[in-house]
Amino acid sequence: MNNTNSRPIRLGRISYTNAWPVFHHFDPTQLPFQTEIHSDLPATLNRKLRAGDIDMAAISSYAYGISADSYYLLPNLSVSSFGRVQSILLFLKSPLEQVLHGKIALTTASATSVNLLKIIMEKFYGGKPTYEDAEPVLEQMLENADAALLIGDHAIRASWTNHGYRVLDLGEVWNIWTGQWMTYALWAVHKETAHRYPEAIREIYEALIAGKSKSYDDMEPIVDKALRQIGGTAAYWQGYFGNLCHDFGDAQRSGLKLYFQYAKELGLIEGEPDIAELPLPYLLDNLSNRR
Ligand SMILES: C=C(O[C@@H]1C=C(C(=O)O)C=C[C@H]1O)C(=O)O
Repeated sequence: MNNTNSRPIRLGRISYTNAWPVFHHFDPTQLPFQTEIHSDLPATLNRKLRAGDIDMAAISSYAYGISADSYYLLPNLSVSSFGRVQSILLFLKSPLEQVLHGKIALTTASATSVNLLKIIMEKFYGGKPTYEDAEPVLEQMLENADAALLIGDHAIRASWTNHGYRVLDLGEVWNIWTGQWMTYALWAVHKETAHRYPEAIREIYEALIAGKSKSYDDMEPIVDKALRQIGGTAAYWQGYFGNLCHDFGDAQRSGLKLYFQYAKELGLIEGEPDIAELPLPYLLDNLSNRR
């Protein structure tokens, strides 16, 4: 155990419900060292991790892709779906044919999904829309645009309003065109932090994995919390969490590689990043040192 960290380990948690199955049971006050928790939207966490303002966070998979050299991934953690995701939604005010060459308002909360949308619009549908960043408020976004992209709880709440727009679920469109999983978020740690505080990183990692496992044993407390904090019905949340996957294995990796390949083809990313996990021997070594 490392009680001699010279400063708190700074951790980022995605504030949207999609990450709750990993974070709900994670209690940093139980760790034998100091932590500092940053609960933010994905785009903010992407920025803070990049800037070195935090050490480890759940971030957009796209943000991992553009900085993969500086980070290790925490094994077997992600936010992914095979098909419908229900919280990455394009709301169409105009017919799709018009949207393809029109203007799309993009939520400022996202990185993976805005690039997924570009892949879908340009590579799959052969369009060339213009894009404009916007605060995630549906009616405002659509005042000046043909369509609007929302993610996370903003998308969920908007999908419950009686808006009358046609809605595309980007997880579903990706899956129909590729037959693959889509991974939206990954857990990344700065390589430097991992080398400097291996014990602390291992303990955090174990706590996250244990928390995820507890959630998957019983999703009820998370469904209840979502009902209280966001609204909706228990059936909605059971379906929502049931469609998400928080593992990261060969199937999810293969979908993510394809996403990076397409992003590179469209010039959205420079090279195809290595998907490099925190080496297992690193974890095992530190585990055996402790015993
Ligand atoms: C499933 C979702 O995935 C999120 C989408 C992200 C993005 O588009 O950059 C980042 C983190 C994920 O938590 C969601 O927004 O609902």
